Amino acid sequence: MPDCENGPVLVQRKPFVDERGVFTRIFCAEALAEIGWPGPVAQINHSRTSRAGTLRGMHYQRPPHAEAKLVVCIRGAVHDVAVDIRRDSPSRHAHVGVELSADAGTAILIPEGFAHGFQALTDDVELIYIHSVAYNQQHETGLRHDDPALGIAWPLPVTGLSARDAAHPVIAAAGQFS
Ligand SMILES: Cc1cn([C@H]2C[C@H](O)[C@@H](COP(=O)(O)OP(=O)(O)O[C@H]3O[C@H](C)C(=O)[C@H](O)[C@H]3O)O2)c(=O)[nH]c1=O
Repeated sequence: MPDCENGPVLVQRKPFVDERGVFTRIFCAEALAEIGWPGPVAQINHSRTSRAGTLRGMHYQRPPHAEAKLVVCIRGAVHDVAVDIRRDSPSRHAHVGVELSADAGTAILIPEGFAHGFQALTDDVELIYIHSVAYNQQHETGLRHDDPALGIAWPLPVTGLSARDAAHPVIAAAGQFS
């Protein structure tokens, strides 16, 4: 996966295991700055998703509240997708999809200019989101997970979706979007 200024970066946690259990670093500003983390942590969120097949996304915040986020899977497994929505990008509307799981210790750094979503591959999924910009409801928007212009192949039938996520516009109808 390319370096952060060009797109999302998969981050591998290194567990320290001993007879007591496991210690894992979740976030290191110095290490992540080397792959494009832009600055101070503005907000940390946590979501729990009960059933496999549930889909959350595709979310992003419009400028000037565009955000980078580190998405960390701490329970279960997800198919995680980031869509390039940068106006000047040669890969605009392209996406990357990766599996994140607690067992594999994987996370993904998603830079500004990308919409984010995931599908739970197991029941009882928990994610931690570390954001470079605080939530701003007026500037938060999204894309349809099933937009033909994006062509995202989700591994499971979508069995759970919020009304808000089901109501995002498709790109053809929405025209240009930031
Ligand atoms: C992020 C956030 C949300 N909210 C409120 C807004 C909604 O009423 C409720 C649930 O938010 P939302 O439906 O956006 O939650 P998800 O659909 O799980 O969105 C999350 O998963 C997708 C994949 C992401 O990429 C988002 O960054 C992340 O927020 O919490 C707040 O009050 N403060 C906050 O900081």
